[in-house]
Amino acid sequence: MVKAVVLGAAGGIGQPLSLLLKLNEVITELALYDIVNSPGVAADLSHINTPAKVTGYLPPNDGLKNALTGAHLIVIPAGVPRKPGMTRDDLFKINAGIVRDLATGIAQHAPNAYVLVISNPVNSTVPIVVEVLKKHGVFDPKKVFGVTTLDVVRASTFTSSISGSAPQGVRVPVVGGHSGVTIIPLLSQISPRHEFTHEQIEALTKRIQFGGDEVVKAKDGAGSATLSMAQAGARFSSSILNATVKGEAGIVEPSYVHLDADKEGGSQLRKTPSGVAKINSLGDINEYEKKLLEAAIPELRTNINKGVSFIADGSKL
Ligand SMILES: NC(=O)C1=CN([C@@H]2O[C@H](COP(=O)(O)OP(=O)(O)OC[C@H]3O[C@@H](n4cnc5c(N)ncnc54)[C@H](O)[C@@H]3O)[C@@H](O)[C@H]2O)C=CC1
Ligand SMILES: O=C([O-])CC(=O)C(=O)O
Repeated sequence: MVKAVVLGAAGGIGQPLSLLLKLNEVITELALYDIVNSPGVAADLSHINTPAKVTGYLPPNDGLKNALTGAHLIVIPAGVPRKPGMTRDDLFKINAGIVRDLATGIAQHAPNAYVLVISNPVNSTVPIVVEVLKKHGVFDPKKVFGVTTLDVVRASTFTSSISGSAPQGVRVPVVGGHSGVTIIPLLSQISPRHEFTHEQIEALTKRIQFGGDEVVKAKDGAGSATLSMAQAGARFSSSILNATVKGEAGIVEPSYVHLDADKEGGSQLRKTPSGVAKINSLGDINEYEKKLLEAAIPELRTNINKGVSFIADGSKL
């Protein structure tokens, strides 16, 4: 039995993500939870002829508990998205409480699950999940992930749009967090190797760091990236399942994790059945990338402290 759970399953990300998870044949049970519409989404997906049995839950009648119980993997896209003019940090006011409450449910009903956090601001919502799990004595740093895969996906697409290479074949490590300057593309490590001018590197770096803004602007008040995020979330989920269920070795995915996941530190992950097996080092980064790192650290620290303080300063648990 492999149970996957989507919290926020009726939303712009939640629905296509649930569809893509329903197509993943490793999953045998798919539980969809939201404060609205999740039974309808579940009924719809349940007609697709893949193995996963799909169930939908709303808050009444222990909905969250029933959705979470027995979970192997939990993905969280619950919460409000940005509108033009907002930063991801502006979402903290609403989403911090939502993520805290869902994390509390996870601590109580699925303490051994892999937890994948999509809700923004990721730089702060991941620390919120970590602190809630710690308070309940069930935190395993190898099992909590901030999903930054959309940055990796964008990096491949934007790189190939300049070089003309096939986007599926381009791998770009993107490390750090998930907002603006905390997103650090390591373009010197693109595989296969690409030669770019400094101007191209600067432009590409900016585009990857602020890719989310392009979608927010184009959607013009109707939200942020949903379909590309669903694909990215399903890809990361699939990597976790391939490592932890199928036992595939050597899977490497960038993600935003607690450094205790591997005491040696670094930032690209290598996953095994226990979750994070090793955090790879940043490798040979150049002067430009060192500057990006320097710019990212203070903002990341502020974002992390904000999440940690939110739980420490007496949010109800
Ligand atoms: N990590 C990343 O790369 C990305 C993150 N995001 C973030 O993902 C989040 C969701 O975005 P969208 O799906 O576009 O928003 P949306 O508004 O379309 O969907 C959010 C869903 O969450 C549900 N929800 C609200 N409170 C809930 C609760 N307490 N429990 C369960 N469900 C709850 C809503 O009913 C809604 O169905 C936003 O915070 C957005 O910023 C968006 C794109 C990329
Ligand atoms: O930009 C946003 O608010 C949504 C997001 O995280 C992204 O698209 O990378």
